[in-house]
Amino acid sequence: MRSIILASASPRRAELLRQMGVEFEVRPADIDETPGPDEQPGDYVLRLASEKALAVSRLAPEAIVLGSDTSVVIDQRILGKPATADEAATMLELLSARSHQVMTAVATAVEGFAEACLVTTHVHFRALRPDEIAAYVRSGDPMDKAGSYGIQGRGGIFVESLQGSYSAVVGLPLRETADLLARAGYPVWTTWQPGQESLNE
Ligand SMILES: Cc1cn([C@H]2C[C@H](O)[C@@H](COP(=O)(O)OP(=O)(O)OP(=O)(O)O)O2)c(=O)[nH]c1=O
Repeated sequence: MRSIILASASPRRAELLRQMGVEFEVRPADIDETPGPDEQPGDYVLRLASEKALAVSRLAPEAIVLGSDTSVVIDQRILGKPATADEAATMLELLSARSHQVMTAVATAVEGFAEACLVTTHVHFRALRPDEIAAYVRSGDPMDKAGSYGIQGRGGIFVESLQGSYSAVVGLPLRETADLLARAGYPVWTTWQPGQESLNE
């Protein structure tokens, strides 16, 4: 079978891929993440996931390369990772007591050809107190995360409800990633070994 490369610097994505029992190598992709003028949020994350996968596929055409991108979307506005603590606080104020979408795209690239899929999850935040926002921003957690929160960490206490894929919110939708890998000729379950280490062990 082909080898797997994760084109991502995100430790969450590596952890989720490890959870699936996949053996892989990490090679982050460095691409321009500027949205195009009038680019729709779904199109934007799909394009970025494919570009990340294709950038690394160029250097390793034989491998199956996985790329992914996550954005938080509210009122059709794309919220990426905050550049400053002030920006993180502003994003969290915007998300307070409202619903937003988390859009995650995942792509596989093999021999320079990419296939991608989009997963949209609806998340509702309870009202956030100003002192909570300040403390959360001070913790540093929001800084490397789309929308300035991480559901898998302290940010989980803000989430009232979620409809869709939890793993997609964290950064890599497990079900869709397994489907794409199978389509690329890597059905993950066929690689599982008794006693093989996985996250829950
Ligand atoms: C909403 C949300 C996002 N995130 C993270 C997932 C992604 O790592 C990050 C979104 O930024 P991305 O630009 O999608 O990814 P990245 O820059 O971290 O990594 P790479 O481009 O190399 O793959 O936000 C969480 O960890 N938890 C959450 O609840």
